[in-house]
Amino acid sequence: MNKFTPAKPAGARSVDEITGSRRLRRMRKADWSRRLVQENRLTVDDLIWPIFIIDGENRKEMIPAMPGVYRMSVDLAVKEAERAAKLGIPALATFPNVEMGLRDQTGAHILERDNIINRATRAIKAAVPEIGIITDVALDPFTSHGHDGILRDGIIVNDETVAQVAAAAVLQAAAGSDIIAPSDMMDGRIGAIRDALDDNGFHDVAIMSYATKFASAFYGPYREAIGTQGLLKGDKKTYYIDHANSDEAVREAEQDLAEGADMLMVKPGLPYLDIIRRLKDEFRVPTFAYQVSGEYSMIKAASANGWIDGEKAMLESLLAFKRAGCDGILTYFAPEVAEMLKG
Ligand SMILES: NCC(=O)CCC(=O)O
Ligand SMILES: [Mg+2]
Repeated sequence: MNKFTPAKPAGARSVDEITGSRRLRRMRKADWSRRLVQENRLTVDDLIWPIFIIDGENRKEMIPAMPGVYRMSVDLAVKEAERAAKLGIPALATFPNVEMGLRDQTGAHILERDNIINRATRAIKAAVPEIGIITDVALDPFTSHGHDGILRDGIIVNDETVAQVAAAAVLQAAAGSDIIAPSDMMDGRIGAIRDALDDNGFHDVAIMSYATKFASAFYGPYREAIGTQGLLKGDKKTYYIDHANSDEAVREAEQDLAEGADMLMVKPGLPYLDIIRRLKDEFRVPTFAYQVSGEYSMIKAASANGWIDGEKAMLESLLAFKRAGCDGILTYFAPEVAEMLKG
């Protein structure tokens, strides 16, 4: 068979003529040159590790939808906090799986001084004072219906929820929380939390707003982790942002900053890199992404099936957040990636 020789019409330009000799591959030619021009880097300082807390002692439960992630009793969470601090992870974010008997229509248990979240904060702060603690004040782990607000006649009532969330934030600060991170998306909660913290002398407790939390299918495994998946009826579209919207996300972030948020968060993460970039460009404040449970589990599942290289996909996804403008990432991969970065 004759080899096919593509026709080169007379007068065709050479590649150097086409590119003007600007060859971008020049700096990609070797590992050393790629390292030299690398624009963004992931470090352990970028990581926030979300952990799940349960009652009891020496208890560790698998979460089937999140391979490698566990619910832990407070004593084991303290050990994990020690490990995280040794790895250099700056902060933990704690989420409770509250006993069913303690959940009710209004999520009143969030107002118990000694609920599991506050006990975990106290224990971790006592043992590992050098690690930052971020607590969520949303009601969903505490309500019998799994919604983030107080439910009356089929409506999530905004203002009553805000008052309860602000009161809970004060208890969390009193327990030692460094950053209050409300994830409920009620209107006015940032300002109400800031006022409540200041009125109680917690001027140094910061607020990381889940400013743009989208109504998303990617939270599925988390709902198994905190035990709300069987409880939740309907959806959260009356308070989370429609995932079709981007200008609305900017307005939410602007509002939360005006109310006193110190930091912004975008959630979920990877499908929302455009939002991260918009917020960073627009406001230039510390901006975080939450790489949520579904994002974690997709990488783990595809990797377990041999369809992708899990480690590489993990690192690529985390670096993508940095490129998009994030100052840090809440990720269930935190200890795994910290070990890798250290090694
Ligand atoms: N308030 C915290 C979350 O909703 C986390 C969601 C997830 O990881 O899917
Ligand atoms: Mg808002």
